[in-house]
Amino acid sequence: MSGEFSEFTASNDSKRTKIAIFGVGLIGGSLALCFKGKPGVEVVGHSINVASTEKYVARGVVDWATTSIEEAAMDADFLFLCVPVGNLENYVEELSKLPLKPGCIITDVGSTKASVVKHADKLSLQGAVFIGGHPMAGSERSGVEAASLLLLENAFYVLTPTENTPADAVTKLERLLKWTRAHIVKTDAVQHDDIVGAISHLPHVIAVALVNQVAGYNESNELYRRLAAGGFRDITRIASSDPLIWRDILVNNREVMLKLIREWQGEMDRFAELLEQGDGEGVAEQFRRAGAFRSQLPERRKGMITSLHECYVDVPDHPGIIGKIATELGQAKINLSNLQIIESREDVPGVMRLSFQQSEDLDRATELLKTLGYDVHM
Ligand SMILES: NC(=O)C1=CN([C@@H]2O[C@H](COP(=O)(O)OP(=O)(O)OC[C@H]3O[C@@H](n4cnc5c(N)ncnc54)[C@H](O)[C@@H]3O)[C@@H](O)[C@H]2O)C=CC1
Ligand SMILES: O=C(O)C(=O)Cc1ccc(O)cc1
Repeated sequence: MSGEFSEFTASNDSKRTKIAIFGVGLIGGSLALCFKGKPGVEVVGHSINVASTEKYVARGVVDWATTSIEEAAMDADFLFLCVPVGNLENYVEELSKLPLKPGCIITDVGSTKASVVKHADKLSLQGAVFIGGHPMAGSERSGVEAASLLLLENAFYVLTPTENTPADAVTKLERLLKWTRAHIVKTDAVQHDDIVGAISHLPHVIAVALVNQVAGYNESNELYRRLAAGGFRDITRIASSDPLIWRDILVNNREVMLKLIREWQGEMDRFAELLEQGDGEGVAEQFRRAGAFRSQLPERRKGMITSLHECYVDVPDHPGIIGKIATELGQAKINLSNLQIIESREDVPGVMRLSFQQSEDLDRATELLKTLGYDVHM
């Protein structure tokens, strides 16, 4: 990691910074990887399940792990709640009953913000400060196995402090989050849920409904599934997201979602009307409007609903590895569009980023490299 963050210490009175991660899955594990091994930092994982705590340590994602919420929380400077949205309020409540380190920061990574922020605001946190958070990057995968050091790099990371949140606590959290290399954006929790409902939650609902619609047709004709490659596969990737994570997100954001789904139905009705009237020009106009807005979107960056075809490979830090991997892919006729070593230090394995134009190439490369014994992650 470059020297720009090396001055970081969370508190002035102690060089040790304890970070507790509750729920070391895709997001919790990715955060843990960003913090682990940084100067003076100790990363502790918490799970309700002993086997999971053993797995976190065995995979090297945390320094140590425990099933005791008290042990994880004790003396922690930062407490990250990385469990499903439906469990967040319970966790804040449990923590509020513990003797936490004065001035510590409790934050979460939930995909919805209004309810947890409101709940935390009502509790007496005994000197701790709650700041809502949402790293706006992820994938359809879940579990610590899918965690990656680079998941949040260049993504937006939303924080939702309220008027009661001490400014120095926000600054402290922002400084810690620099290790993620994400871009911090601050907004109000209710506004967050409206926006993220439209740009992330609604697309997930649409993807699932579309796949289920086609799955229905496929019951009488297998050709639907066989021909559904390319675009269909790309735009419905997020339909493979974790059912329980998404149950919680959608139920939690239900009022926003109901409004958005009704408005979506209106959009569909408009299309149906145009087709009923044989109004080809009206249809073309819909595409023109959509194209004009889409062309104004910010440049493609890692983030929500990303469709970059990239994977990351842990590679031992020795010369020749780039050539070796490029040759393996070339021999298998897999078209690689870019290859980059992200981080390479003597004491950590390097991480290589491989980019592909086609998702099929990414799938084949992932399979090949795994067969060859490489640790590949997305
Ligand atoms: N999946 C994604 O792409 C993103 C998810 N989020 C949010 O991050 C949070 C975690 O999601 P992921 O990391 O994707 O899920 P995950 O399934 O990979 O990890 C969830 C973790 O919580 C633990 N957990 C599950 N149920 C629990 C319970 N009842 N009590 C205690 N621990 C429990 C699991 O063992 C696991 O360690 C969610 O609130 C989600 O909304 C935020 C950004 C992106
Ligand atoms: O996989 C994708 O493209 C996503 O959109 C992942 C995602 C899921 C949930 C979030 O709250 C944020 C990002």
